[in-house]
Order: sequence, then C-alpha cells, then structure tokens
Amino acid sequence: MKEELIMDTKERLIVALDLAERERVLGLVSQLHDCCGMFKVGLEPFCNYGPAFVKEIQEAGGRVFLDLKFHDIPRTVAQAGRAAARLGVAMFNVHIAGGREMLRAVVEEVEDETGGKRMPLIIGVTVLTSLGAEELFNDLGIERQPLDQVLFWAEIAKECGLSGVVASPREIAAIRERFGEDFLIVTPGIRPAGSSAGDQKRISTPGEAINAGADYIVVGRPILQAVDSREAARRILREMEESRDERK
Ligand SMILES: O=C(O)c1cc(=O)[nH]c(=O)n1[C@@H]1O[C@H](COP(=O)(O)O)[C@@H](O)[C@H]1O
Repeated sequence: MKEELIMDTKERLIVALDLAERERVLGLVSQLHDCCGMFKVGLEPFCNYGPAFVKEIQEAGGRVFLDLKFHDIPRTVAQAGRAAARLGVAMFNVHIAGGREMLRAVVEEVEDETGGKRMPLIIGVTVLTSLGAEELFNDLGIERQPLDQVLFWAEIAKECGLSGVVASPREIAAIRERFGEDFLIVTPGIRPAGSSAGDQKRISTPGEAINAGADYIVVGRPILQAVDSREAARRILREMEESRDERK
C-alpha cells in the first residue's frame, strides 16, 4: 500500500542532475528513475554534454525538465523554445523578467511546433531562491519584498499563458491562494532537516513545501551528495507522502 502511494507521489519529485561527470549522471538516472517523475538537466550538464545527453536520459526512461532559464529577446527565446519542444522535453523554463512579449512569443512558437499536442510545460522563473530581499534591492534594484515580486511576476506569467512558475517554498501558499489549483508551482530550495543550505536563501523541507501546495519539488545536492542517493530520494518521498496525507 505504502509502495503504491510512493509511486504516485514520485511524479512530483524532480531530481536536479547538477553534475559534470557523465557516467555518474547516467548511473544516477538508472538508480533513481523509479523514484522521481523527472530529471532536471540544467546549465552544467547541458553545457558539458549538450542536447544528445537529453536524448540519452530519455532513452534510459527519464522525463526531462530542461532548465536553461531562457532570457533574451522574444525571437531568440521563441526559437530556443521550439528547439526544446523538438527535443521532446516534458518541461522547460524561461525568466519572467524577459517581459510579456518574450513570454507570449515562446508560448506561441511552442504551440506552433507541437500543434498544441504534447506541449512541454513552460514554467516562468520568478525570484531565484538564492536571492533574499537584500540582494533583490542591492543587486537588482528591485524595491519590492521577494514575495511581492514573485506575485507580480506570477501574474504576468499567467496572463501570458505559461503553465506555472518556479518559486521558493516561502511563496507557495500565496501563489496558490491567488492563482488557484491549475497554475503549477515548481519549488527548488528544498532542504530536508539537517541538510546544509549552501547558496540557497529561501528554503524549506520537502514536507513543508508539499503542505504549502507545491506541485513539484526540485532537489539537487541533498540527493546527489548523499552517501546513498536512492535512499535519500526515498526518504524525501516518504516525507512528501506524509505531508500529502496531512493536506487532504
Ligand atoms: O529553475 C530552477 O530549477 C531553480 C530556480 C531557483 O530559483 N532556484 C534553484 O535552485 N533552481 C534550481 O534548482 C536546483 C536546486 O539544487 P539544490 O540547491 O542542489 O537542491 C538547482 O539546479 C538550481 O539551478
């Protein structure tokens, strides 16, 4: 029974493959493919191994979240989105800070590429989880508090037809309340009790994120750096499962 529940919850766990060693990454994919819903291929593995690597993960049975955080002029991002759709990724992301025209252009181009069928989820990055109020103001000149800025950008993402947003655990409840159940929330900055925060600032445990209403959680180092990565992933799944039970 518990095993069945875990299988359901596993779709919500995204493992970030932030590693440079190709064999290690492929080893993790085979070790973890039955305890997570997607593998996130971000800048590090993509710059090391390119699109062929995405294909290799897909051939090994993994669904891919392509995390390249597109942020450029509308045409460039739209064409990159088309290429991501052709790669067959399940999800990719763009910075909402690129503006409405960029966001609308990428949605349109991906719809055109896929004919609206089997479209990848397009997720908007709000305020990076490594930024706090101080950096937001001092480094980006943004006077709003992180929560207000996230809600401001989430509104734009929704208006432009994105599937949802990436936001830290601290903003999940407010996004859910304002934008409803159909707007996806993808949450990195996840740290099981006892893990070190590293460069992340706005963090929570897996259970807290699920309780607050996250659809997906993204976990990198707490799984990658564990002595037993599979056991670490399964422990996170158990915590997520317990929190879903509490939320019902
Ligand atoms: O878009 C992301 O996935 C992302 C957005 C964000 O605001 N913060 C953030 O940490 N991420 C990604 O989520 C992952 C978190 O990794 P860990 O901090 O190692 O669990 C990294 O791959 C980041 O690139």
